[in-house]
Amino acid sequence: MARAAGSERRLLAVYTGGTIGMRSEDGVLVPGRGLAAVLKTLPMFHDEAYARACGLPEDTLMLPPASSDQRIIYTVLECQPLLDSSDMTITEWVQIAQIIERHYEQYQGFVIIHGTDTMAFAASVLSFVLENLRKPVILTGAQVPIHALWNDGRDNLLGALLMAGQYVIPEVCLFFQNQLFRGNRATKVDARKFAAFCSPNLPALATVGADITINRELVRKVGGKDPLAVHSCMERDVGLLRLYPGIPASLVRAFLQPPLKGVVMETFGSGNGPTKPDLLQELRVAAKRGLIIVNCTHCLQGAVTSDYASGMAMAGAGIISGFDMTSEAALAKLSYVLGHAGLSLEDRKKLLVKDLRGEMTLPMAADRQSSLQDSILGRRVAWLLSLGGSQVLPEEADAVRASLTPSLALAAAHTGDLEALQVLMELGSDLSLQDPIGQTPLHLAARRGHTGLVTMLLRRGVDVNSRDEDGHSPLLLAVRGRHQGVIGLLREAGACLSSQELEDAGTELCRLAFRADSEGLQAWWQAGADLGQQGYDGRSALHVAEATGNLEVVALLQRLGIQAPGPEILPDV
Ligand SMILES: NC(=O)C[C@H](N)C(=O)O
Repeated sequence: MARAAGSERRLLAVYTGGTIGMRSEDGVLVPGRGLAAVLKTLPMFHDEAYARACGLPEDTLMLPPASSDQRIIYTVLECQPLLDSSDMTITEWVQIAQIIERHYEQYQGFVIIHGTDTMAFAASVLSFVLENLRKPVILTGAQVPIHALWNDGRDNLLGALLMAGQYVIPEVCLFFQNQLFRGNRATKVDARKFAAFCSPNLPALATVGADITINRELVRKVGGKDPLAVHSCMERDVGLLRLYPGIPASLVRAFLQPPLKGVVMETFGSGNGPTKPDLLQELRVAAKRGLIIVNCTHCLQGAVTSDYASGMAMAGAGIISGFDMTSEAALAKLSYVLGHAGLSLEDRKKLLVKDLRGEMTLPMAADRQSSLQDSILGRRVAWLLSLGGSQVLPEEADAVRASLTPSLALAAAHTGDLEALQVLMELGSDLSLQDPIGQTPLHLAARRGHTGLVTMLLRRGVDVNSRDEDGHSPLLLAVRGRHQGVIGLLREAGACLSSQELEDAGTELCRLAFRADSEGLQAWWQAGADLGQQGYDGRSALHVAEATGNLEVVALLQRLGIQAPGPEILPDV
């Protein structure tokens, strides 16, 4: 029987060990060889008759048809030695990446069969080691060996093969119990249940039930034409330190000693830690020595924020926010960033606060996504309004317009839809009406950085200094969004920050200095803020920039005329 080449998808399954293939020896489970031979005896994993008719080589397996026009053919590559994943390290994960690199052109996708205990670490490391990935790499495994009558290995492996064979999801993923997670977002949460993993800060990329649902908008898009790059030089001298109440400074000091180059510090809640001066001093000394410390919350869900003084104390001690990264992802990212040759400490810190492989949600990203959807909606409703009027009684049309146009003006301002706003202006819409939290179209356009819209609204004479329920002006929102063009337009039209906004700026400026956010600081300066203003703890942006060694920021502040700070004020003992 001939095979139509176009209807085949070829996969490589790399078997590294783990419970899925384990056998019992002396009452304990140990990795077991010959997984491919086991799979060959299971009809759900191998269509023996069809494979023979096609003349497939002995080491090649073929799934029964998943759809009428497609066949998934796969080869199992068994690693030597097979390991319980508790014995896996960066070295083995880099070797897996190198196997993928060697076979990259031959196969359309890769499945990594791995133990579950360190699978989230493995997936995180692979996501950073493999750059410009255009094919799926899916890790899977099991809580119960595949030979057992009641096991999860069969469903997991079959699901991973089907996902890798049927969909182009160009990411390192983890498939477990009917869910496909982004690998560097997943974490193991149960030692026994089949639902062993979850992805606390990002929904699953795909869910398998009677139907397969792919969350397309979450799947990373591949841009450019750069070939696959494998970053084998991962730094091994990285560590993970979990804070606990009362942790002694001496223990922290002992942990942070060389040769350690980077640490993921698991802190309380939204990134908080003890504010004991001796402990902060240890962190500060280590950070000054060039040790990179990334702050991750030990909570399963949520992100590091700068809401608390105890969190800001961590930041002031030179610790970088890991936002909503899992500790596994943060450790892998540290290892990747430190492994890059020829980067300065500053460059490494900048890379760490960037989203490199979809491993973290930056505060503005969520906003951007929803604006796209809103834009389509806004346009359609505006179009309906302008046409629909002719099919209803004129009085009714006017009443409908009068009730809908204010919210449509707000929607148009939010999405930056100039055309829609133009239509609404022609319909006589009031462009100063506020939304439930008191924001006007100018607030929304300024917040989003829509210069064209801001120009249009200012020409219509809207109030440039209107305040929302929180007392925020359009200028403040433009500053927070770092929209220099909009800030310029608003200032020209006479906008200024209120005394409350100016008073609150100090702590915000310190935060920006800590994050080496020169753009953010410049935005405040452009809006007329005093960059020498002190934060809640009496320190100024320059204090913070000096303490964290953010030299670019120090230079910027000095260029803008900010004086060198006096001695740093430490919290009282
Ligand atoms: N379920 C498993 O795979 C656990 C095993 N100890 C491993 O990680 O290799």
